[in-house]
Amino acid sequence: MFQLLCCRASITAPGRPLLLYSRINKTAADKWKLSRGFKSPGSKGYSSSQQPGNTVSRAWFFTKGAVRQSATRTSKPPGVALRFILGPAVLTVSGRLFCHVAYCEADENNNISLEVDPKTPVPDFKWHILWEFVKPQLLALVSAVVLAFGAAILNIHIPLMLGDLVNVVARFLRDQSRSYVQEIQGPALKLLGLYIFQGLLTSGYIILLSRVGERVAADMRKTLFASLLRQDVAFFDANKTGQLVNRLTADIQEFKSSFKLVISQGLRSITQTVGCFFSLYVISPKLTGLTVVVLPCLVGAGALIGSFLRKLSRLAQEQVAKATAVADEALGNVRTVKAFAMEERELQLYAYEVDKSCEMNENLGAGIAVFQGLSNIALNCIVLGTIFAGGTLISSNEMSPGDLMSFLVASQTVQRSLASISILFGQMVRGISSGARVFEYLTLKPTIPNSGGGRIPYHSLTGRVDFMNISFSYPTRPGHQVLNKFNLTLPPSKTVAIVGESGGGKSTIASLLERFYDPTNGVIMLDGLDIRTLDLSWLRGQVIGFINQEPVLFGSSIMENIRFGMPEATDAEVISAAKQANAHGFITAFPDGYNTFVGERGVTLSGGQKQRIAIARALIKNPSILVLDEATSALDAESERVVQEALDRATRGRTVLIIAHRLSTIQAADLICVISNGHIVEAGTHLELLGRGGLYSDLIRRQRAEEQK
Ligand SMILES: Nc1ncnc2c1ncn2[C@@H]1O[C@H](COP(=O)(O)OP(=O)(O)OP(=O)(O)O)[C@@H](O)[C@H]1O
Repeated sequence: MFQLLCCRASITAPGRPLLLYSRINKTAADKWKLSRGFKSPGSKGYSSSQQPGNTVSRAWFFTKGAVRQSATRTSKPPGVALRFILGPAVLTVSGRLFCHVAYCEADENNNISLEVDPKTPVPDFKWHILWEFVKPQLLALVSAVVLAFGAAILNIHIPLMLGDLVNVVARFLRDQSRSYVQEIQGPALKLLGLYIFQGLLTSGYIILLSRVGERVAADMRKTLFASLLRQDVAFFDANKTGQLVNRLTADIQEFKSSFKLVISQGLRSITQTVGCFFSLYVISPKLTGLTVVVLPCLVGAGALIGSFLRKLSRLAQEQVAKATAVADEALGNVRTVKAFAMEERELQLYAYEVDKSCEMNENLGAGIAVFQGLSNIALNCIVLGTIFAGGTLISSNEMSPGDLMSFLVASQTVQRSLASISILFGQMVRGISSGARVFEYLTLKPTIPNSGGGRIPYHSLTGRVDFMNISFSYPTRPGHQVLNKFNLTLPPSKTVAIVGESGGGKSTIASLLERFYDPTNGVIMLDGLDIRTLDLSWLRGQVIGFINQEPVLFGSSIMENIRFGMPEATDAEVISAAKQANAHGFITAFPDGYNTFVGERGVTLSGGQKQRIAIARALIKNPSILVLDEATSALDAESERVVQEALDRATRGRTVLIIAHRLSTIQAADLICVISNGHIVEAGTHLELLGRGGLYSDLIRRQRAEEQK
């Protein structure tokens, strides 16, 4: 771990959400931002970094406002150290992820230290990965670039040809002996042809580029989604789903827009700026000299105001996203909101965020209006100034009226191109940082590979499982040992139940058997084979059936949900599994039968119905081993009875591991093991354990007492 120590930063609102803003002083990168929390006016502070080899040695930190609700403040008596834990916050430099922040702490002198997790790599923009996505689209991309370049070159000719046209008109006014139409038609038709050709080239490159952009983005989305699905469960413990989804959507969208814009506009703007400047110089070196002085100042001022407005716009967008997140959370958990009668509070929260976003957008609108007004004045003044100076040159015969026309149009083209280059630069930085965030997960290798190379035994399995000397800590909590030299054998076709205190590690045992995690020490054997050597898709897909306390169904039909256990199953197999799971009766009672839509996460079904569909889903693959993680503990007595009946049928002839909370459901198990402090302290049948009068009898006594309360 390295630390960034920020000195003399003061916290203006202790106890309220905290946001650190910082700006690097006199260094290449210009901004740091701790992107977490809300903003409110705060104070400034000076800081220095103590990371060895850090390229940044000095930074300004601005503390603003307050720590999100998810951040925990562990102590804050007055005058004593304040400690804010920000969780997985990130520090970004110039919009790019710099590092992940483990926590942030402030002492009584308001010195703040950020602890940065060095294990989380700072993503880099990897050009070779981009190349892999661009390669299949290379022909279209090169064609688009050629067309865009052609369109830009034609654009440079337009001012000159307009000038020719004006000169023809001026000549006609001086000498009307020839027909006007004869005089004008040649240059006019040439210009019309140029307009049409340029229009065709422009449409062509936009079509090609948008095809390239869309295909690159679609490939990235598919590859990123595949990469995320490949990651092990520990990865999802450490990363928030929302952030992952954001990379799939917003980051790829941002990258795609930047990619298209930078290639099309960038190329066009640079070509046009250079070409038109050359034309300006050829037309009138004197007027060009004047333009060279005035134009960059105006474009510079415009870029400055533009960047301020973009910042305002980004903040306003973030605020809209915050308001959306409040609504999203409330609507997603609408049952809980209603159950606690919190509609009014949610409405207030939403209204607060919406009002803030409204205010910000109003400010942004006013800023844009002022900016547009000022730019109109400036642009018109440039035109006026050019005509004034050009008129003087015309009167002294140094320039023709057509040249003045060409000059005006070419200088406007230069203005537009310069302005778009300044916007493009910001867009490029944003695109690169979005791309880097996407690429970070594309190359991530899971510690437990999903498939590839693992063995699939030829012989049919007996279903014997041995946990041998297992020690385990969760990767996100390495200091907390959940299992400690744990040993257990699940004999073939027998039912073993594990009981113990809440948090004792019962579900962890099931997770290890499913290989959601690998033990820190020890080995799990299936029929004498180390499960780490077996093909994981085969192990999870065909050998182990898993039913847990809160079955999660997908928002599709009952048929599809059961078939999730074995995608190639026929309708008859689905129905047979449903019958075994005691589910056929209630399913056929629905008007749409097996085609009944279960709603998001199965909300339209009762707990017992969901559980029976989950049992059918597990049974359809005919697993040798069945893991039941408190499968009936969330049900009422009647539902429990039907589900238990289904389970009794389902467990026949299989090796079964039951993780039990309610001890009444496991009395018939062949073996009951009591787990405490990460290993088994008692094992035997129900009667044997009762006779021993140890921990199991204690648990039974306590549970009975609780039930009688
Ligand atoms: N994904 C995780 N990351 C970090 N720690 C975890 C994770 N899941 C569980 N734990 C911790 O591991 C310990 C064992 O949890 P486990 O869920 O195995 O207990 P349990 O015996 O099944 O509890 P219960 O009966 O309450 O379900 C607990 O201290 C828990 O906080």
